[in-house]
Amino acid sequence: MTAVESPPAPQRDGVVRRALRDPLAVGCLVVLALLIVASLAAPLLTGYEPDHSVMADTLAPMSGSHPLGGDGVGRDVLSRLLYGGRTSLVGGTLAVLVAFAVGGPLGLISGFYRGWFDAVAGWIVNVIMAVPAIIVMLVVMAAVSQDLNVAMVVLGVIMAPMVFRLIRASVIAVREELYVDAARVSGLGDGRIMRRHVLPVVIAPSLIQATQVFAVAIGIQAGLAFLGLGKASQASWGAMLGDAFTNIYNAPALLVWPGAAMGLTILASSLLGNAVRDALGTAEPRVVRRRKRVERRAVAAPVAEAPADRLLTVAGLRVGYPKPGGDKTVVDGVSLTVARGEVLGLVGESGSGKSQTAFSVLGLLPNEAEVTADRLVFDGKDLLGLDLAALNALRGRGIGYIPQEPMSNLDPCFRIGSQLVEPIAKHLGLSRAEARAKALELLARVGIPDPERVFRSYPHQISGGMAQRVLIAGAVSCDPRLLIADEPTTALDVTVQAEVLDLMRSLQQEREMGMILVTHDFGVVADICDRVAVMQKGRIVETAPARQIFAAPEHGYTRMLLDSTLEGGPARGELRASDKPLKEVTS
Ligand SMILES: Nc1ncnc2c1ncn2[C@@H]1O[C@H](COP(=O)(O)OP(=O)(O)OP(=O)(O)O)[C@@H](O)[C@H]1O
Repeated sequence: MTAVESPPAPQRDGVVRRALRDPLAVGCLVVLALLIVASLAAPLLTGYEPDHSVMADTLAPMSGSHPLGGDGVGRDVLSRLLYGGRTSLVGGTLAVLVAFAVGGPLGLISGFYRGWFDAVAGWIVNVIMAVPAIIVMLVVMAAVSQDLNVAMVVLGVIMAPMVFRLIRASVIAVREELYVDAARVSGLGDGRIMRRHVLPVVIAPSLIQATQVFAVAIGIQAGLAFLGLGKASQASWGAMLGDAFTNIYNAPALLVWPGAAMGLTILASSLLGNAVRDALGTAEPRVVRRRKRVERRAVAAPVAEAPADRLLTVAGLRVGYPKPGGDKTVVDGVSLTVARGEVLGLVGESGSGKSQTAFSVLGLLPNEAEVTADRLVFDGKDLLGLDLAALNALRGRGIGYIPQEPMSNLDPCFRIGSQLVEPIAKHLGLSRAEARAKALELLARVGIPDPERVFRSYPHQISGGMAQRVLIAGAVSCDPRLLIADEPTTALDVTVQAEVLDLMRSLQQEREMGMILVTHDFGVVADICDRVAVMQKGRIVETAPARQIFAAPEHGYTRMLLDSTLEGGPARGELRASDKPLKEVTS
């Protein structure tokens, strides 16, 4: 077993501290802080009201009483600059808040749930984006209110689609990650998954977007004021620019102050956003990987009595995907059973429908999947009749899941310990301290030599074999009655594979769990399975005890699979679609 490397400084700690180590970020913060303080302290820094006009001070030069001079109608330039800062900063902030208040939740819900909500939200967003923003704002200012802040609220609504699209895209990306599926399988609800796995990914791009919206808002507000819109009493940098242009030949310096203030504000906020994003360590939303997701639509037949030791009954399971040229059926009438304490191997070549079958039981198929079954009964419960909350509860406690790729199933942003503790505390109703003790106990049980250290580690700090042990610990943490393992050793190197299989077998026996082991490896079947169901092209072609499968396979396809994988067998021949069953055997 590979030892755990000594954890380097955890990456998620001290985002603020890391941002503060960046001189550019510090510079931007200082500039923004100075601008904010100066505009707030305007009454202390100047004795003039921003719209107080004295004819004698028209285009007055810089002096002790007017440090930046007077403007074209005799108002104090410093006073207008300071009070104008308030208008710009408040306006920019308003636009950002409104854009995120409208676009943020819509983007989150649309990206996470898709479906009709996504379609309707997408349509509304397209309509808003088709409307010419500047015309709307001019109309609002002419017909509704001359207040620049009202214009900024309207601008926020107009910019909400940008926020919507960004957040929706980020959520869709992370929603497809395996660790989100893993969190779902561990029984966590949508709220927790959203808070824990989705929001952290959305924050970094949102920060950049916020600074962009802020900058655009300040620019547009200045443009409106420059055109003479806005209340006469409302000092603003845009109005100062307008006045400066009127007097550009007599007093060109008047352009410098509002121009510099606007430029500095926009530059500092944009650069600060970049610095914070870099400190968060996520320049882009994390990698997008398509993956099967939860949803089911099914019509269930009445549940009939099953033998007392029967843990799982699947009958007539069909999974199809709508395609332009007609539905693609990937699971076609699969029936299987698992008894308590029994290990059923689900074997077949790649693409035969093994994972789709397993995910149907877990309720982890994409929204577009069309799933029907005559029966899907787990421990006396009709899975097809369960709502999402009941399914979540069942997935945590009743059915555990061990995935194929351990690393992708752990959220890189969280320590191993916290990823184990949360489902344990939730499902077993334990305090965090009790859940922690249980998680450490489990880490020791799955053969991790230094549980405390792994508990504190991030996924990138442990090896693949260790990550798979962690996931096995997670899968059995709430004492499930059924364990579904989808090619649990495929991503591991050969030496670790045997250890992980041994571990799974001993845990299965110790806890008398039923198990479905999805694999294409007959070596794994021989090691661990009691019974085997062989799948070909979405159908089960043979089900028999493992010994019988090896000693006397009845189906031509099973023999071909065995020939192609067993040592000393003949060279692998091509698998033909037309291979007819010699005899179909069902359990
Ligand atoms: N979202 C989807 N849309 C359309 N077809 C899909 C989708 N997901 C899976 N399939 C198809 O379903 C079939 C069965 O896939 P499945 O993953 O169950 O195979 P498998 O036997 O587990 O293979 P492997 O061992 O490679 O994982 C494949 O042909 C696959 O292309």
